[in-house]
Formats: sequence, C-alpha cells, structure tokens
Amino acid sequence: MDPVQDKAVESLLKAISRISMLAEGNDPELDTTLQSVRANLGRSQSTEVLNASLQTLEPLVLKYDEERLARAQSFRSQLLELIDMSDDLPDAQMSPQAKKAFEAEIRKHWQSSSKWPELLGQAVQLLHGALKTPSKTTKNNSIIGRLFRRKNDHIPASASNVEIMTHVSHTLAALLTNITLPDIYRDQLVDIKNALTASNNINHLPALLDEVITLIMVAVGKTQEDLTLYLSQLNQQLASINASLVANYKAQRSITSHRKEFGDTFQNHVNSTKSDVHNATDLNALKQLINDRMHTITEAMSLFQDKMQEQEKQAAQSITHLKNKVNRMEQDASHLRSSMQEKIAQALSDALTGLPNRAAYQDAIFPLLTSAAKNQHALCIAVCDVDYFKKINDTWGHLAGDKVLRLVPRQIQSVLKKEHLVFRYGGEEFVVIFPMTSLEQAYEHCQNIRKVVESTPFNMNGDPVSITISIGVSLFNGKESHDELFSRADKNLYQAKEQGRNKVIRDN
Ligand SMILES: Nc1nc2c(ncn2[C@@H]2O[C@H](COP(=O)(O)OP(=O)(O)OP(=O)(O)O)[C@@H](O)[C@H]2O)c(=O)[nH]1
Repeated sequence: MDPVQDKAVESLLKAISRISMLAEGNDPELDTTLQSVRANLGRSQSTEVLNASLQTLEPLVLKYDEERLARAQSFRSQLLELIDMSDDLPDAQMSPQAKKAFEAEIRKHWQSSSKWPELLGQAVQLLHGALKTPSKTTKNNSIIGRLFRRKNDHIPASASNVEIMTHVSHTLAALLTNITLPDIYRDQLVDIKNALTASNNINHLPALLDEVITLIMVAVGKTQEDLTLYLSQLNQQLASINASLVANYKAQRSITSHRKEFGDTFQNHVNSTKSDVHNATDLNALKQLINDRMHTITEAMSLFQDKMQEQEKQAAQSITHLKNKVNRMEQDASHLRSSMQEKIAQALSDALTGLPNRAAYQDAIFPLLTSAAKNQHALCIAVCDVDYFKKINDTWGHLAGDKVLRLVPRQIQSVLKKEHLVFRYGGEEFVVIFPMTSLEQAYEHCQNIRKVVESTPFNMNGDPVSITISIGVSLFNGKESHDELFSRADKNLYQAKEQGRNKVIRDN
C-alpha cells in the first residue's frame, strides 16, 4: 500500500471510530458490525477522493460529539440538582439508599441520551416518593396528606417555599426540554412546562410531578420504540457499507495481483532477451529478435495499463459510492427520528375524530395503572357509547353519522379537565381515563358528559336532533388486571343501555 492510501485508510478509520463512539453501547449488534467495518478498513486501500470526503466528515462528527457531551453534562448536573432539592422541600424525605442508587444510575447512563427520559422519570418518581414520606419531625403534616386527604388545608406560601418551588419547577422544566416526544404529545409537554414555570405554589408540586411522570412514561415507551427501529436501519446501512468495503478490498487485491503478474512477465522477457543476446551470432537475427521482444513488452504494458485504468475507475466508483453511503447515513440519522415519530403519531391517532385511538389507549393505560397501583392513587375509566347510533346512520346517512362522531368527543372534552384522557376506542365508543380521580368525581364528570351531549342540538340536514350517550364507569382497585377493570366498566355500560340509555352507571 502506498503512503497516500495509508493516510486515507487512517482517516477513514478515525471517522468510523468517531461514529462508533456516537453509537457505542446502544446495541450489541451495532457494535459488532462497527468492529467488522473497522477490521475491513484496516485491510483496504483508498484514494484522495475518500480522504477529501472524510476530512469534511470528521470535524462535523467531532463537533456533534462535543455538543452532545456538553448537553449530557448539563442534563446530568440538572438531574443531580433536582434530586438534591428534596433536602429543601418541607415535609419531604428521600431515602438515602434510593438516592445513592439513583446517583449510580446517573453515573452509568448520563451520556446515553436514549436513557434520559428514563432517568428523568426515575428522578421525578423519587421526588414524588419523597414528598409522600413525611419527615420525622412533622409526621402528621405531610404535603400529600394536606393536599389529598384534607383538601382545604395548605402549606403557607412562605418566601422560602416560593423560592424552593420556583427552583424545583424551573429545573424540571429545563430537564423536560431534553425529552423528545411524538408530535401528538407536544402540546401536553408545552402545557406541563408552562404550568411548571408559572407555578410558585409548593402545594401544586405533587400534582405537577404526577403529570410529568405520566408524560415521561409515554416518552420512555416511545423513545425505546424509536431507538429499536433506528438501530435496525442503522445496522442495515452499516452492513451495506461493510459489503462495499469488502468489494473494494477485493478490487485492490486484484490490482496488486495484476501488478505482480505484469512484473513477472516483464522479468521473464528481460531474462530470455539476456540469454538470446548472450547466445547471438548473427547481428540481423539479433535485431529482429530485439524488435519482437520490444513489441511483446509494449503489448503487455499497454494491456496492463488498460487493466489498471479499468480497475482504478472501479475502485474510485466504489469509494464514491461508499462516501455517499456514509453521508446518507449521517442524514438519515437526523431525518429518521422525526419521520418515525410522525409515523408513530399517525398510528396512534384516529383519522375521523383526531383523537388518540385504541392503540394509544393501550399505550397510556398500562403505565397509568402501574403508577396508580404503586402510588396508591385512585384511577377510573369510563366507557361511553352513543345511543341508537345505527339509527342515526340509517336515518340521516353515514356522513351524518361521521359528523356526530366528530362532534361528540368535542362535547365530551368541553366538560373535562386537561388531565382527563379521551380515546376513540372503536365505532361509536369512546373511553375516558380519569387519573387521580375518585369514583364519585369520575361519576360527576360522566354525568356532565351525558348532559352536555343530550343538550347539544346536532344539526341533521337543517333539523336540530338530540343525541344521547350511555356511560359505564369503574374504579381501579389497585390489584386487578386491566381486563377486569375494563369489563366492569363495560358491564356498567350494558346496564345503562338496559335501563333505557342516556344514563351513567358506576361500580356499586
Ligand atoms: N357513520 C359511521 N358509523 C359507524 C362508524 N363505526 C361504526 N359505525 C356504526 O355504528 C353502528 C353501531 O351500532 P350498534 O352497535 O348496533 O349500536 P346502536 O345502534 O347505537 O345501539 P345501542 O347499543 O343501543 O347504542 C353500526 O351501524 C356501525 O356501522 C363510523 O366510523 N362512522
């Protein structure tokens, strides 16, 4: 290999090792592929084209790496700061073991941005848990106790409490800017960030922490999906780069073997010419012989040059191809994420109503049930079904039916709070999740849904028509499976239909 090629290979190795640094530790398969790419690069030869493209690539990769590191460092220090704030919170106590274990987690994962939502989720849960653990001196006076058991009592808004709350909420809001969510959750993220920065009342902290936990659970689920998809595509691209490198290596090896072949042929001609000259007796015959030899050597040289030109052309093409693939891989890494998020958002929303669909419901309900069970929060679900919907379709047509299906959820949402989650479960059926809501409160909300739907005049070909809705509500008992909870709500709905419709039936 000549020194120019040596340099090119060295540059490529460097660049690939930078890329491997970015991808390091995310996926074992990816690591193996990168190792194999590196191994092949080590054997390959290269040209100036490759070197030039790598010189452009390298500072970009280095810059990205530096920025990534700076972001990670800031994320780590904010996270640690958030945890330390539990010491300042009134009536809160964080277990030192839990804190230590979490700090170890931070040390382990702070550089891997795919782990950030999970780390933030853990931090917020720890903080939330600390708020629920009264400090020894004020055992019967915890925030949670006052907030949730005796609703009208509040911690006095002293200057230091306002200061602490401002510090906690601003740090949390800053940490949340590091979390990437699918588009459908963007508004929710902005709402939470606004609510955090707008609040200086420490009594709001537990409820805000709960909202952050719920949102992050969604983020953790989604980023893992994104990452898996991204890594599998990245692996494919790396495998294809690897194939190009192998082909390039073979081409270079073939050039080397042609060079050797030509050298051998040339040497043979020189040797036989030497011996012919040595044995020559007739000058004319010798002249003829030398002419013939020169002719053969010229032909062999021209053949060799043709072969070399063709192979160098192929090698240059293969290197350009390789360079394009590396560039495409860079671009893909940035575009892939947003397009995947778009797809996830589409897959989770219902085209007719724009509401999150049944798949989104499945995504949301399981982490919420886990959190409700763990934190002993009340959680209710309501199954709402438009009455005699078939008749609406039959009388005014399917398009009118569609219009009703678009309007009903708007009416439902008009009487609910933003933390209540509405899904189109299928057909004319909607499901509402009421996190941190007692059965009594959920029942009241459902009565409001029923009333608002009943009193809305739906316009059918110019005529106002009254439409009603039946609802079954059930309260999660903290131990049962989702199916048990759902089937109880469904049975309640069935009873509402049985009892004449336009009714809300709750658990006994
Ligand atoms: N227009 C329209 N109709 C739908 C859609 N999805 C389901 N449906 C119709 O909704 C109707 C539901 O009918 P049923 O399950 O019998 O319920 P119902 O007639 O409302 O009777 P009740 O149980 O008393 O409320 C069916 O006729 C479906 O074709 C949709 O997206 N658009």
